Parts: sequence; structure tokens; C-alpha cells
Amino acid sequence: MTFTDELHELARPLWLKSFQHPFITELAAGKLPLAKFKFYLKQDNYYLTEFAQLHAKIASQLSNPIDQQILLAGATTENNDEALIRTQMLSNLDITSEQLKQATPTPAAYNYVTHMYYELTMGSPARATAALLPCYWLYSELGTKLTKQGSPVPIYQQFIDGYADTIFTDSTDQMIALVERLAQQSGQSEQTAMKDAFLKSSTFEFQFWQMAYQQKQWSFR
Ligand SMILES: Cc1ncc(CO)c(N)n1
Repeated sequence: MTFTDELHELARPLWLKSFQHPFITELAAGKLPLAKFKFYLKQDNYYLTEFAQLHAKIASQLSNPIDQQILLAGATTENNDEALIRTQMLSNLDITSEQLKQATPTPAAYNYVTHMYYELTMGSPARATAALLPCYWLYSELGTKLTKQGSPVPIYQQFIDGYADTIFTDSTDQMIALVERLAQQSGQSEQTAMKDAFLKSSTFEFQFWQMAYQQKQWSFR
């Protein structure tokens, strides 16, 4: 079994929790209240902005130009399908840049982003790349699963389709291959740390849906 096959197997129970979360099942059924989806989009705007910047930071610490290029492709919001779809969605839902600025990170969004930065600054580029991977892989599985079934709400269908699209699934495949390569160049303890980073991100993915569904803020706000 390859390293990434093993990651996938270890994460499966955590990912199932995401696939079965009411945010997802209601989104697919067209029953998710729009307020919850808007809450998600605002938090995810923060997440995706940090996520893109992190790609560039990791790339600058890798020595292989091919590896760097894979990460830099995810560091830009231009020519990036996900970013284009998000811009359209935000505009269709009348979410203004002012509202985006005011949406301070909730605990789940903050914890997830902080974890990824920690993996880079206190860990290594390999661990940080492993921490990025569930973002691609879980969403592309989710998109692929849900696209056939379809959602009666057009904006939810658009959300799903974006992640089933070959542009997204191809970049997912590249990221899987990159993590596989980095793992093969790493020793046992580094591989263990990469697994840990991947599984923590998989946990945070679940918590992200939960946060959006409950519109959960810090208790002191
Ligand atoms: C929290 C989260 N994880 C993964 C993705 C997929 O890019 C996303 N948009 N948001």
C-alpha cells in the first residue's frame, strides 16, 4: 500500500463523518438554510485566502521546481476555478467585501488555519503539504459523490459541481502525488508526523461543517 493509500484508509471514518454531516446532506437535498451556507462562505473566504498564501510559503521552502510549481498553482486566485466560482456565488448572494472583512474567523476556521501554519513553521514543508491535502481530496470525493445525485437548489449544485470538475480533481491528483513523493523522501518519524497533520486536518474539515451549521462563534464575541 502506498503512503497516500494509507492516509486515505486512516482518514476514512473521519471523512464519513463529513459526508454524513447535516450541512452536506441538507445541501444535497436542497434543504440547507441559506443563512448557514452564507455563514460557511464567509468563513471559507478567510480559510481560502490563508490557504492560498500558505501554498506560496510552502513552495518557497521546497527545492524541487516541479514540486514548487504544483503548490504555486494553488497559490493564485487568478485562473483558479474554485476562486472564480466563489466570486460568482458571493456576488449572487449579495455578500459584500465589507461583510467579508467583518466576518472574523470562528474557532473552527481559526483552528484549522493555525494548524496548517504550525505544521509549516514548527514542522516542515512535507508536514504542511500533508496538512493541505484533505482540503483537496475530501472535497473532490464529496463533489464526485454528490454531482450525480444533484441538488435542487442551483447554487448548491454549482458548489458541488465545482469540486467534481476535472480541474479540481486533477489538482487533487497532483497534490496526492506530491505528498507521496515527499513521504518517500522522508524518514519514519517524519512520515508519522505527516499522517498526524493529515488526520488533524481531516478532523478540522468535519468541525468546519459543524461550525457553519451551528453558526458557531467564539463565546466572548
Ligand atoms: C474548509 C475547506 N476545506 C477544503 C476546501 C476545498 O478547497 C474549502 N474550500 N474549504
